[in-house]
Amino acid sequence: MTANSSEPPDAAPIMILGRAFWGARTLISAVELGVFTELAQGELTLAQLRGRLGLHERGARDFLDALVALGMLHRSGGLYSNTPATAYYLDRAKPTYIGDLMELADDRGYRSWALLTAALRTGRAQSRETAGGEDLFKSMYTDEEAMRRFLRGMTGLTLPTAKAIAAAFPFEKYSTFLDVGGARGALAVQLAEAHPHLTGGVFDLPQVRPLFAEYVTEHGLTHRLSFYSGDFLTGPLPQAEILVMGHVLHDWDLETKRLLLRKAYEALPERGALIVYETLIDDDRATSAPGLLMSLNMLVDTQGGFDFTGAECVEWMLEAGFTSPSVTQLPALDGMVVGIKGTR
Ligand SMILES: C[S@@+](CC[C@H](N)C(=O)[O-])C[C@H]1O[C@@H](n2cnc3c(N)ncnc32)[C@H](O)[C@@H]1O
Repeated sequence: MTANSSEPPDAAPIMILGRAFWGARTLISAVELGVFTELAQGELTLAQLRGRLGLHERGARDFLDALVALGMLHRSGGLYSNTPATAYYLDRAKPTYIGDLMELADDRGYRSWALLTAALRTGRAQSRETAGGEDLFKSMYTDEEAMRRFLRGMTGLTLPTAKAIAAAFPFEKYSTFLDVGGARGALAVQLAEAHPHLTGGVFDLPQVRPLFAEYVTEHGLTHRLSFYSGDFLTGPLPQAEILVMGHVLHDWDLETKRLLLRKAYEALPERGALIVYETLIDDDRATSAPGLLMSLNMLVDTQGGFDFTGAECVEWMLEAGFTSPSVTQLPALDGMVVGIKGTR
């Protein structure tokens, strides 16, 4: 065919996206098998890696070279090694490990997303915990192992953002914070480590307390971080100069989002700050695939949850009484919206 207007459009983007789960599954298997953790000890040949990971000869070379082509490994002179990012985030031995997020995608995501079409037709959640109309968290937390896997995954989801928030917000102006729906304490630990003058903690459902205690003890921060149990749907929020809500508002319908923002406003002292962080959708709703797909994830997983733009969050915060909320895109996938009570 000649190069003119009758030339068919490129099919490659469609063909690649339509089977993008191949790449996702390759990465998840690499995490599961410990590829990156093995390579954190040093570069290895194909035969050495095969031996250490217990891989059959047939798929091993394609698997490892696919990881090279996908940008997850380097190969030079027949030796495989981690990239700087996989060495930092996917070595299980490092405190910066986020592989639990990939394992959560495997455990819960694949199954629920297989039912996306049904969710789109019915508007109803499809995950095993929520398909009958249950609250995701209360339903999932009846199974201790499922709860652990989920909360470990949340640490993976939040760690890069937590480091970015610790650097981006003027914490020196405040002395106390509380992470509402703060799970095991991934953000709380990062804030406490980066800002030794801060004390704070996590407010979450009572079932989360032992996992928070384990995580905070591992980081040697029990003297500065506390756990407050409660249900933010039914009770007030504890007080602190800074309240944080990360990946919390997106779990709920608009009415509950507004309720949580009002509760945050009520709990803050004058000049207190609310930090909301989420995988924000761009205001034009046209370019932020991670934010829009996160919103579809809320469709398949929760009863009324959806993600939103920075401008929408600003509008809801203004309604709740906050002063001139501001939106900041952070280096990882999330953005943060900060509102102040009164003027500062
Ligand atoms: C999607 S996770 C986000 C966790 C964490 N903020 C992060 O960004 O990784 C939502 C959190 O809200 C908590 N949560 C859900 N329902 C709650 C409720 N009714 N009261 C208090 N916390 C709740 C969950 O236990 C979970 O830790």
